Amino acid sequence: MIIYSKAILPDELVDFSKDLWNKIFERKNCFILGGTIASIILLNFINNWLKQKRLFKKLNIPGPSPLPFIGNLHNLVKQGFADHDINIMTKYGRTVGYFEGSTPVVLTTDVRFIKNVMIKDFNYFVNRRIFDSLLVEPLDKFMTILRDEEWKNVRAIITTAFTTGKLKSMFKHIHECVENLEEFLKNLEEKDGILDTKDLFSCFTLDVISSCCFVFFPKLSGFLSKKELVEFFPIKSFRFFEEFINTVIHRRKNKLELRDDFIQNVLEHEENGLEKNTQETKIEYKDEKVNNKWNTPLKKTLTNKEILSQSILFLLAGYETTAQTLSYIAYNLAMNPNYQDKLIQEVDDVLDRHDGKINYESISEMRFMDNVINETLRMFPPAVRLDRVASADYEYNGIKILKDMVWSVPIWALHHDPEIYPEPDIFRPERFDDKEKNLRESVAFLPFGAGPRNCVGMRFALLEIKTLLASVLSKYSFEKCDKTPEKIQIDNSGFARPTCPLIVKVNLSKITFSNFNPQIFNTTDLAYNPTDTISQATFDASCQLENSFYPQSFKSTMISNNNEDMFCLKSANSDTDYTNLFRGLSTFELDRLNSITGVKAEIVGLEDQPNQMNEKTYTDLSDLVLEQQNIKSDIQDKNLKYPVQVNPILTNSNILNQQVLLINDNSMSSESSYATSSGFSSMENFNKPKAEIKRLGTNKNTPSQSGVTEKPKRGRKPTPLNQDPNVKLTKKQLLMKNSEKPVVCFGNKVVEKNTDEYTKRRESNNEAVKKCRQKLLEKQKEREDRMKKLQDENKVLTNTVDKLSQELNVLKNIIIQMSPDKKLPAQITNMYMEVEHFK
Ligand code: HEM
Repeated sequence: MIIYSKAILPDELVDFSKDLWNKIFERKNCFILGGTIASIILLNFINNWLKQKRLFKKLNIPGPSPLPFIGNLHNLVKQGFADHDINIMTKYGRTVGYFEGSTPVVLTTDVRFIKNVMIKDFNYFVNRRIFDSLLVEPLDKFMTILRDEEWKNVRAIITTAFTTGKLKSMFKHIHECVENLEEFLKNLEEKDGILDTKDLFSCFTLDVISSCCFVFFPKLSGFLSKKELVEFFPIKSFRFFEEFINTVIHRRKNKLELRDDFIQNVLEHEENGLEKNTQETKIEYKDEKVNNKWNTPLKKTLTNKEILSQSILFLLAGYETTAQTLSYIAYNLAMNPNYQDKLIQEVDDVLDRHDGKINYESISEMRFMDNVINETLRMFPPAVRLDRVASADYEYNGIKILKDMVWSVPIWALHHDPEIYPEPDIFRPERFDDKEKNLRESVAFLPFGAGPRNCVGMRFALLEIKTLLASVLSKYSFEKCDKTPEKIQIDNSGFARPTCPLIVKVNLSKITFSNFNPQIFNTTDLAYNPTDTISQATFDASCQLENSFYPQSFKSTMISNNNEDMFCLKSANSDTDYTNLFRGLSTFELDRLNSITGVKAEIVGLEDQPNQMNEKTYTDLSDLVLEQQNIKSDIQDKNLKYPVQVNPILTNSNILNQQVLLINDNSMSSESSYATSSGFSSMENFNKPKAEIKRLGTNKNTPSQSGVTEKPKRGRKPTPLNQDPNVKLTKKQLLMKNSEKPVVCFGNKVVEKNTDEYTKRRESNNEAVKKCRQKLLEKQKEREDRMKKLQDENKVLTNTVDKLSQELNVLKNIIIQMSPDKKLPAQITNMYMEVEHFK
């Protein structure tokens, strides 16, 4: 064709046609090439997909069929880790294979398989899965993602910072942070004790971890949030910590400061050398196949960069996990008051044995607390999954795991497996009693992982949780409130975060409930000094009152017994004799009674002057105290047998709570005077000394509870002993019961009457009451002053408004005069109406 064209066409035309043909030919080539590549990719992709589909069959692992590109990710995204794992295990069995994109993952809840991989054959599974996004400074040196030799070195050194001795030395920092918490709790008074648990516990855990890592930084959480650094530690906060920690390391290395904390421990390790390593730091690797490269000796030191990375890691790993666990514990206790009672009882008993001291030793004795924590971690493990990567081909029971394959334990699914934990959604701490626990494999409970790569901060976290719980529960308790969610759902983050805030109410009544709960009392113990207005005993009485029965309506009478200085409230309900039920109840308890039962108890005149009702409402405890003192002098002056006195219920429970707090700040507790239900049948009995009477409760002699609605229990309330024959009397209760001499209970102490200690404690109580009274009067005065100031300001404002409105009237008239239709324009009318409305 070219020859032909040469003969008949001009040269330019021939060149042009040549070009055209070449171009067409080139493009054709491109198409062919492109098509070939696409076919190869497609074939490769189909091949891979078919391989994927066949992979788990080959390895003898059941599982769902993967989709091209995404594998089975769509299910994971749609359902979230927790539900996905439960669903997939229910459908395919205890060991399942599935694909996250093109990555094959083996999931298992087979406890034997778990034990083999994580403990016995750990050397095949040393490393975790690493995502590329984590390979930036300082994240790339986090112990969680270090591999093989490098991990082994860092772990061996870090472990030395968490030995028992080191934990004991760090305890004081934890305790310091617990004390700081008190302030936060005090602020809760304004919110009626309503607490978003995350607020409280995340501040606490951040302060603890920073304090134990590098420096005591009270309110670090507040500081960071002000500087906008807390948002899941963005890179700018890493920089902040980098500079900060580097300074700390420099100061420590140059001996400019010394402190019992993590950084100090790591640096000391460096100085002391490896010979001081404890048994705990030794990690043994037996298998030669994967072990030879590890025979080099351990490194002695960590670089500054490594220390920095671990410090930041600790903040991340120890902050949210622990705070979240504490939130769930508070939630579980609020929802299960019977278990909370049991725990409070344990805390009180143990602290009693340790002179009220919260320390490493006393906390280690709180075994039921361990159960509560474990059961919470079972129900809500902060890490929903953990994983390992196989470093060589591995086989267990006919199941094959290939080198580099991800092997994972769905912790949430494991902890909610009904075959291992029947009724898994129910909070039942007894599951962790030795008897039940020994029936399970240890790896059936994995909140902190297992084996040599388990959570290095586990003991630290548990110590922190226990210290906080012991401290809070020795004074307060958690309660359910309107905002407490009935059921908890977790989000899809993989960290078991609740979808709604865990809000509970903190019972701020700081009066400590003594375990004094004897079956039998001496009447002399009922002697109740009126100056000890709110006493331990009366509080106990109201607790018991809640525990037993309530009259649907009653009037109670307060009498004073001349000889005994005894105050008593008597029910005026003629059908049932509640005479002794209200003995020793202060107005505080009556107020509580009112809030619980809706029954407004009154204290009215006595039989001999039945109509003399002199009702009065107190808003301040100090008024009541003074009033009662007057009664006492009245009794003495007039030698009245039954003085007429009226002490109706205090109306402002908030004020009362504050007052109760004040009293207890002075460690006030008073003699025990107990309400009784069946010991006395008539008033005359009050004069009988040492009559044996039964405690208020639900024993056989107690009137029936019919017609009484069960009220939610309060934290500090005891389980009535005579309701449960299995409950053993505590040491103190036995002491009280068996004592031949009259004894009284001051808070947690049993003291013999008329001894020096008795006199001293009574005096200190009275002193405390006086102080409290003084403080209350001061507060009252402050309130009055503030009120007066407000009233004055109000007056000035009213005058100004009056003046302005007069001026406005004048203006209005002028405008009307000036307007052609002698009317106010609509705009001004509106303005005028607004001002009138404001007036
Ligand atoms: C309730 C609190 C905590 C929970 C539930 C928790 C849970 C876990 C879990 C499940 C693992 C993975 C274990 C495995 O793969 O076998 C882990 C690892 C780790 N945790 Fe914790 N943790 C908590 C508190 C802490 C604290 C307070 C610290 C630091 C002070 C910490 C530091 C670490 C570190 C460094 C690792 C990686 C260990 C390694 O790779 O060798 N954790 N944690």
